[in-house]
Amino acid sequence: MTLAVSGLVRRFGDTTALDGVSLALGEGEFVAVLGPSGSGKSTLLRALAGLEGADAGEIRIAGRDMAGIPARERQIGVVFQNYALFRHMTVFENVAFGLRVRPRAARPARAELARQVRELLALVQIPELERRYPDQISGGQRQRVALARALAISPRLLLLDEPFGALDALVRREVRRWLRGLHDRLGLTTLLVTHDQEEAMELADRVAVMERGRLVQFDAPPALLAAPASPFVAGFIGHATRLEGKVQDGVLRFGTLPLPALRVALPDGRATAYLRPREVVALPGAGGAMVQLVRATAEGELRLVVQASGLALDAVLGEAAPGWPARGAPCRLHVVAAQVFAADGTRALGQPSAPAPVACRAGTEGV
Ligand SMILES: Nc1ncnc2c1ncn2[C@@H]1O[C@H](COP(=O)(O)OP(=O)(O)OP(=O)(O)O)[C@@H](O)[C@H]1O
Repeated sequence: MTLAVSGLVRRFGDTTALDGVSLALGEGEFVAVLGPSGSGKSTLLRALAGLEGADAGEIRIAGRDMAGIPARERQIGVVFQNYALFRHMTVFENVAFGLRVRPRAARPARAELARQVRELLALVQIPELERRYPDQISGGQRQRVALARALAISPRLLLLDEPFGALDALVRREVRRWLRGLHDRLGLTTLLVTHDQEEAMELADRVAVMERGRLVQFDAPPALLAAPASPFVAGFIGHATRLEGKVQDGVLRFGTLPLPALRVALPDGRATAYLRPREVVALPGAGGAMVQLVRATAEGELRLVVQASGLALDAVLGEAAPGWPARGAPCRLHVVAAQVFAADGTRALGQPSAPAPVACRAGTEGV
């Protein structure tokens, strides 16, 4: 089922929650809407679901204009962060509710309803839980019940608003991979609202980045990283550090910061560079910087925070050496690449003049 939104505007008093949002989803696509708090993600999803009106713009689902079509007639499955399961109803009854709210003509008779509920519970892999109440099952299982209930109306379009918010990191990862598989298997079109970059980048075919009510970039994850459309996207995606510099004769320098100059195809003048943690490599030895913190990531890699001219920079380890890295140890920095924006917003890739040392992928053993 295709979804096409054009020029959607939603105001709340002085706040413009949606400021002319246009986007189109193809059949079977999985799209994540990513943005900071208050950027309009939930408002967009609620408008699509028919739970929120719009001041201007158009929403088309499978080519049909949704103006004036109430939520229950849109054939959209919706799952919110808090799942909103009915606590006094069993898992079976919660899912059956999804079938009972269907328009009268599509409502199944009793025996058929029970069959369909069991089929849905099997689909979300919790057939054994039908007699339990929501507070007798885990968060991940509640999430599956909410999804089964949303799928009960046989939606072709699924809208998910921070559906993994209440789950711990491990369960969250497992449930989201499973959800992506389900999306593919059922041939759904899915729009997922999240503020979790990792989630968006891992799950989605394309990511819609929102900033203050506007859709600022809509691209596949690799394109967002390789060609951010604006300084905001460059800073937001990949937790980049923002540094001011000056370009002269195609060379970007960072003033007193102990960072090597970068070659960049931009005109002379001020420029802003965005450096992701993986793009700054720390090597042992005097070089104007110092290791402030050594930490291990959940994936078992080491990450550093280095101090350079009063600035704290995220970096990766460039070399494994005895006693290195240690807190307080001197180090020198190498930059692998950086997204650089001129004052007029033109973007170019900053690259080192000397070849980059390969970032050491040493694990945490032996530290
Ligand atoms: N019912 C409402 N009344 C007034 N203002 C609202 C209402 N709903 C949303 N807003 C405002 O609209 C803006 C966008 O809100 P929205 O909930 O869509 O953001 P969001 O990106 O989903 O944020 P979060 O990640 O924090 O959930 C915010 O400034 C918010 O305060």
